[in-house]
Amino acid sequence: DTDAQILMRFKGSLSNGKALNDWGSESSLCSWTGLLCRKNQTFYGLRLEHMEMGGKIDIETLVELPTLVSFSVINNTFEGPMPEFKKLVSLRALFLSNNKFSGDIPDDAFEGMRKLKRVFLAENGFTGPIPKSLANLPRLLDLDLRGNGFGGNIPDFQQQDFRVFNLSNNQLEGQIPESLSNKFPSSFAGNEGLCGKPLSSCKIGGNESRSLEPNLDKPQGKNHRILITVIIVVAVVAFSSIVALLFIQKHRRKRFKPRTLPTQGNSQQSVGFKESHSIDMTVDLKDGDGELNFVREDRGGFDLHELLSASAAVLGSGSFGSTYKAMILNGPTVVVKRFRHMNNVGKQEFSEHMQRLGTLTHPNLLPLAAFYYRKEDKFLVYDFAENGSLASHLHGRNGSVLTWSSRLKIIKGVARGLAYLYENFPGKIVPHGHLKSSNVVLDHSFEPKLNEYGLVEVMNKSHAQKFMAAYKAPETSKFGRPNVKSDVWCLGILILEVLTGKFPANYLRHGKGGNNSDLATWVDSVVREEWTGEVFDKDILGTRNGESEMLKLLRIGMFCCKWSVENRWDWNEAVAKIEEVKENDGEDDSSSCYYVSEEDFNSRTATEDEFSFSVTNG
Ligand SMILES: Nc1ncnc2c1ncn2[C@@H]1O[C@H](COP(=O)(O)OP(=O)(O)OP(=O)(O)O)[C@@H](O)[C@H]1O
Repeated sequence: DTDAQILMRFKGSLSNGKALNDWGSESSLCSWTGLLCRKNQTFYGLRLEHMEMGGKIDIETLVELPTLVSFSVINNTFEGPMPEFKKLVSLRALFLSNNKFSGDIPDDAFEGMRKLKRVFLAENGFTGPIPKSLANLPRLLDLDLRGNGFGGNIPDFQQQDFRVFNLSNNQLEGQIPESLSNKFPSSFAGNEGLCGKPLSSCKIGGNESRSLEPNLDKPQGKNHRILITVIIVVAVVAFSSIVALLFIQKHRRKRFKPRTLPTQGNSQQSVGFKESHSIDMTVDLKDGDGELNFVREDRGGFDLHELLSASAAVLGSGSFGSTYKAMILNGPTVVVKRFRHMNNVGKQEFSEHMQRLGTLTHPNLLPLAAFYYRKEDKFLVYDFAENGSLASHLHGRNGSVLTWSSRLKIIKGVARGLAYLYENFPGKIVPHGHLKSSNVVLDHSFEPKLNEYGLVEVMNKSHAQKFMAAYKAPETSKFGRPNVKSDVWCLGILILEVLTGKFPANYLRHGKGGNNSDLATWVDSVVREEWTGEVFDKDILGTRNGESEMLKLLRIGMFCCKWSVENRWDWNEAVAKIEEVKENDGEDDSSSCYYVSEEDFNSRTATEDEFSFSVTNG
């Protein structure tokens, strides 16, 4: 039989298979509902999820599909004992969660499934011990048995290094095996009889000893004392090893230590990684909208399941939601940014907008790879940038120092990326809309990439007004909306931030009756009243032969931050001037500092002609 005939036979044993009505209508299997195909159109899996389907899972028929490696019937109404999946020896992923399967699973149920990596049996009615054959699967990475009635002791999973692991809400008991003591306590929650690391220690002696391994005899008298001594010695050794391990880990991960940026309004922005188990997103797949939509051809190779169960680290929580770094097994490392404030936009409009963003390609734009849409919850998937954000380098305490030359390279890249956006979105008021240092990320060679561009249109207006960078330009408080030069304002603030090392949010305007200040006003006042040297970040201040070019860039920043929109430069003027800035002024002067005459620095009111100011050596 052909694969098509075999699949039709398989369908015949299902009840309520209405969702599969299109099976058999098309000659290409890959267009049938629920069939997973590779790029070369070879069939590799069945994903029959949320279809209110039941009946028999006919394993004898599935055996005839040699290319089947992934099988999912998540969220259906299948019941009875677990079918004999071990006959599908090539299976790599098995998803049976959220059904009504029940009964004990034989100990050898997974025997011989040497390729099996992912087992999801959560939220069923399985009982009895966890089958020992699971612990013998050499490649098992994900195991989710939560929400069943599994009982007895947990087998020793010595061969596995789990990525997803969850045994919560069962009836397991006894000591947690040492091999699992490094898991999160939440993986074992809701099993009253369990004890040992990472839960509370097991009580010994008296009636409490029931929480130890049940077959551990209770010795009396002398034997008892010997046993207690042995346990204490083992515990002390184990404790010291764990402390030593933690100490080593702490030092190895020093650079991933969470950091906190200065506050912006009431919100804290964190930089650096916090450890996490998997992406904490409650994606309700019942909607049928559970598709990950790729927006460019050169990205892909993973699906929503793989993304959500990838091992993940929280990068931070911005004004729109959390951002995760996700390391997909046998796939790329990506960044998932969740947006909670795009409720007013319909699916069609949203998809079209994302497809449009997906066509943008420039070395200084972070490519959008995919999006996920549900009415009240959306997320975007971007490439991961190895060197984190510009903000973390400027303000984090990770000890990194950006030289003048790398800062200039970054500003030039930002300007080019912004120019590309202005050119490709000619009708848009603010082509970027959220340009700020945490939205400039740096790749492996510190090439800057703009992030979170082109999102103003799909954002709720009230949220945009409150949080998006373009709305912080002065014209917004006057006219209630940004102007075509508002992105230039953001570019100017970014330039001043890069040169001064100061965090702009600490210099925010406070509107009516407030102190009416911003970073540009501060720079202006320092330059006017004091001494230019004070304005630059101390890490670049002494740069040999760079000061006059640094001053040039400072001046450009000030022109981009003109309060009056008429006096503010256009994006193309700003970009052209930035391109002219050199790393080095070419003069071989050994002095480490330059002073600029005060009148050169009337920049808030200066005209463009005054741009070529003189630099006098101290
Ligand atoms: N693609 C990426 N590669 C590496 N780091 C990233 C990437 N995207 C975001 N980050 C970093 O993750 C952290 C959290 O980002 P997030 O976008 O949630 O917050 P934010 O940029 O501070 O605020 P906002 O939500 O207003 O944009 C920031 O330090 C950001 O620079």
